[in-house]
Amino acid sequence: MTTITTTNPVLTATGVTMRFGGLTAVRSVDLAVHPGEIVGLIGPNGAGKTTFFNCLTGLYVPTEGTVSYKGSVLPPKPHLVTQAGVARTFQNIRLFANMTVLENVLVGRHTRTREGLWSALLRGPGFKRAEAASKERAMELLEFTGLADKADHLSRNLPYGEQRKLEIARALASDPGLLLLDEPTAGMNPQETRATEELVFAIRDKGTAVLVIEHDMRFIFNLCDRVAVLVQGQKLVEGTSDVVQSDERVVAAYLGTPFEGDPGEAEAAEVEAAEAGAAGATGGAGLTNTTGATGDAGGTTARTEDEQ
Ligand SMILES: Nc1ncnc2c1ncn2[C@@H]1O[C@H](COP(=O)(O)OP(=O)(O)OP(=O)(O)O)[C@@H](O)[C@H]1O
Repeated sequence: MTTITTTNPVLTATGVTMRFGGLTAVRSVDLAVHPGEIVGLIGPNGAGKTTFFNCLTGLYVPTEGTVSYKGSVLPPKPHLVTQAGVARTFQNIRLFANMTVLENVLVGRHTRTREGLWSALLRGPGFKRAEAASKERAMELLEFTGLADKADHLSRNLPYGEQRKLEIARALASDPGLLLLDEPTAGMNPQETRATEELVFAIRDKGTAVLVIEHDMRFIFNLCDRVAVLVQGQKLVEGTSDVVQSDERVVAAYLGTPFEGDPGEAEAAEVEAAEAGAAGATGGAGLTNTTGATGDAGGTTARTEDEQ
């Protein structure tokens, strides 16, 4: 479903440049994300996608350029960016392994709780009310992401695909208006990837715009209203999935040969085969991810969890 809107953007990145010594990892990138949009950011390995995310979320202070959320320039401090309404997940899973699933989500909630240190230490009525409200919200998010029955499990005991879901639940706990996902399906099998696609649609439908980095081109082209392509730190092309897939420069720099037919067809067949219990369809204990793009451009070949 395409839901491109003409409203003011939630995110506006203008002329974002990031240099590391002599290396310009991101060069003068402009990007806007509007309410109700799912926007993809793709490009070969080392193109600058994660560096750009880090500039958006205050982990890096861009060498040049500005990043605004709903019209206000974001301070380059991650906790202030989260507080403003921008949440993210990371390429490598960053959960608190020895905390429960619920506790991990509660950690993500802390930017939305106002109770101070003394209130927390004295455990007064205000603190208890806030704690109960946070817990209720965290449980709602676990229901939403399908993890409610695992609330008391240690996060390290979750299967890989559920750990990735938990990261998303934790990011959603800060009630973001914009969610940034860095390779959310890396290492997933086709069923997990399909479930993640549904989850991202549901997040968008609940009112959170999404900007997503991914090497799985089927996932990107199924999901995104708009896709921006970074190559060597610069935005090469931006447009709908159809426009991007057929752009000769993108094909040459990243995609290899273009898709034939509907990019969802092959994936749907894989999922059906796996669900029918076809031998080998979930290969590698569910940790491999045969991505959609043809050609070998930029990490589009199979990856394993160890590589994340
Ligand atoms: N902190 C840093 N210091 C120096 N160079 C860096 C730093 N972070 C990233 N780079 C370099 O910036 C370039 C862009 O890297 P980045 O990780 O942003 O690419 P990417 O598009 O996210 O790649 P991938 O798809 O492999 O995750 C690379 O050449 C990388 O080595």
